[in-house]
Amino acid sequence: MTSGEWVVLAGIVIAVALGTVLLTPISGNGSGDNGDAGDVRGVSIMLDAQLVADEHVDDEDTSVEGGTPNVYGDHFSTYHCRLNKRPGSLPSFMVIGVHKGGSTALYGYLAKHGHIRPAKCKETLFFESQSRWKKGLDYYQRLFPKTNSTPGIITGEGTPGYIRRPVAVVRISETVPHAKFIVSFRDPVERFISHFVGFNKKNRIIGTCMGHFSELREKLDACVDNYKPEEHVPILTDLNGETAWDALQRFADPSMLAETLNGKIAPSRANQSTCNVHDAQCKRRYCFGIKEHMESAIGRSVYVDQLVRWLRFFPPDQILIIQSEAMYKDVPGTLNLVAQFLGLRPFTDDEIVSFSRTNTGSNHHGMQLSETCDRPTLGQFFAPENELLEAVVKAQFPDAFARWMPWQR
Ligand SMILES: Nc1ncnc2c1ncn2[C@@H]1O[C@H](COP(=O)(O)OS(=O)(=O)O)[C@@H](OP(=O)(O)O)[C@H]1O
Repeated sequence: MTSGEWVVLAGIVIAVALGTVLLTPISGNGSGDNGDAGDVRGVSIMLDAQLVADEHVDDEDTSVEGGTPNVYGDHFSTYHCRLNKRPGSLPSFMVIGVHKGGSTALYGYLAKHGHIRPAKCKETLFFESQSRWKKGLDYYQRLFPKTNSTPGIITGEGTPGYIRRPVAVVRISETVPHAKFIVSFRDPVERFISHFVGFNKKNRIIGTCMGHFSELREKLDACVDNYKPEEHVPILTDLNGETAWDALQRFADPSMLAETLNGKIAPSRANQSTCNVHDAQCKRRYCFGIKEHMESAIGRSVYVDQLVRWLRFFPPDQILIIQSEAMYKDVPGTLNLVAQFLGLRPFTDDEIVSFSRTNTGSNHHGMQLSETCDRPTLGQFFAPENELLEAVVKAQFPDAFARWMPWQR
């Protein structure tokens, strides 16, 4: 090749390279849903710079909500997510719920384990919050320490909204398909009361406990009464158009469905995508699949639909359910079970002693406030869903349920 030809060739190579740099779309967070102006590299870099300027960046975590530090000197904040300078490892585990089920305490206890490095914040909200999700995977990983260079050391987070938010399970299954998930189910009545007291104190719920309950029940009843099969459109679009009811019937493992639901759902309904108008149970499933009811103080205590949605995306072996009350009664015993599930050694005596200095996330129940709640009435309301849940976890719920460990079969 002559020197002139070399110059022409070099010019072409440079032009192609420049064009690639300027026009290559950023896969960014891999979500496929940030089709905005940030898709062109130059603009995206600008957005990143803004993003960094908006966030606190440090390697020295100054937050102290995690109580006393663990062996690494780690503190974590519950909500305040400071960023590390560099991306860390993806989480190996997540505490996914339930809201008011003791998730703060559980995450705090786990953070004391010598083989666990906590995230910058317990609740990253990454998979459930559109604005956080849009920040991308690099942002998410900067909330975690780098653990994959040290064998046996893992990290994780704890966002209790994940279990009930369909979008979260879909995104998590795409991002960390091999992670393990821990959920603590609290007696639905006690969860409701804790929710009411906490939100009432923050003026997010005004009025009495039973006043609020009646209001939510009336709205749910109206949904059930007004059910029209012809209007039964897919609600949970994240589930490819499946409703919670559809999902319940297409349980992850068909043999498990037949066995666990044990006649509670008539075979004739197997392929039914709409409810018979006389079938209150079916209509209730449908209504709890609608965001308004799913997110309400009663909806958050309805665990069966939440669990079944997760089981559509993850094998049971990746999920450990404990009962909050069982954890409160025996914290070391329960946490050792969680350690076993995560493939870690048991907690040492020193680590267990440090549990007592962990924030439990209590709202310090005002006696008067919780006394306005009528437990028998609430218990009756949650009974149908508890019964369905019993069929799935094969134990009386909440009375004789302590844990569900399908991974130990
Ligand atoms: N060890 C122990 N014993 C008894 N109760 C305990 C314990 N650890 C956590 N808790 C109770 O769990 C409730 C807070 O749950 P969460 O941390 O999941 O709340 S949140 O969803 O993060 O807001 C909150 O419940 P309420 O006090 O009823 O509001 C905590 O008191």
